[in-house]
Amino acid sequence: MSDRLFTQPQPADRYRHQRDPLLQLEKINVSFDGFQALTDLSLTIGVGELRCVIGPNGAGKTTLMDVITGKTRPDSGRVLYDQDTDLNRLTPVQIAHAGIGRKFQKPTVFEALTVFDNLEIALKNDKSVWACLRARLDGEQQDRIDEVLKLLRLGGERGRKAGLLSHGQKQFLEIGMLLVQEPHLLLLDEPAAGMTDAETDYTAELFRSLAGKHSLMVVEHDMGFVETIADRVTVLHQGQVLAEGSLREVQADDRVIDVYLGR
Ligand SMILES: Nc1ncnc2c1ncn2[C@@H]1O[C@H](COP(=O)(O)OP(=O)(O)OP(=O)(O)O)[C@@H](O)[C@H]1O
Repeated sequence: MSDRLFTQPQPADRYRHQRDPLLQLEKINVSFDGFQALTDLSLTIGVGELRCVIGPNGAGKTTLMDVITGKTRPDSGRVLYDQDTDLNRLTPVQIAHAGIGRKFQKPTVFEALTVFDNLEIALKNDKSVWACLRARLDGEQQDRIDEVLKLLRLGGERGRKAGLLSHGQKQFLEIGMLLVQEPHLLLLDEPAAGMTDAETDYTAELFRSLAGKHSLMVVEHDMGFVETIADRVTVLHQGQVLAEGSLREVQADDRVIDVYLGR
């Protein structure tokens, strides 16, 4: 196993198996006023892996992301990042600075600012909005924003107010706001929700190209989308891992069929 994984991103390989872990959740328990939302949940995401997490409503998918980002503290269990960083000891801001970026289902961009300004603020995320806009970008930062604009097909929209973008373009912009920060792990909650078919196809292509360079955890209900992107799928049910494997494997699992068909 390598010492520090971040210096050794693995090449994209659609059929790779999980190798070195980037994120390890060990026996996580979370309860809300006596209601057990996660129970002994263990999950490992490998470096460069693209993992999809599926499960019926209330299965614990959002709570899982909340635990990883420090929004919710588990009652017990460990969350290890890059093998030796205990995320339970870090604040949400420290976790973000450690390279974990999260995109919520609903796009949250600064609507009154331009696409470029949104990316600029995200890139200098440790200052206030106005301090960010006053501080000058260096050449490297400028290049990074240009690269992300191109990748997300927003080059023609750079000077446009973000509020005037389509829903799908806002989703892309928010993904861009994560990418300019060069995260190691991206947590994406239903990224294709509300997108057109063409935008969904491009999102799938984009995620495939990001895997390998970044690790991705994608929570998604759209099975067609999951089928296009996933290496491995984790099925959550009632706060526990019900099954894990390729989409084909988990779809053939009787326990998964029971949960989805409500038998
Ligand atoms: N702050 C909270 N207080 C009380 N119960 C909560 C809280 N957050 C989540 N829960 C409960 O924990 C369970 C898991 O919720 P969670 O939102 O993680 O599920 P989910 O898989 O993301 O569902 P969905 O697909 O509907 O978004 C649900 O039964 C939910 O009602």
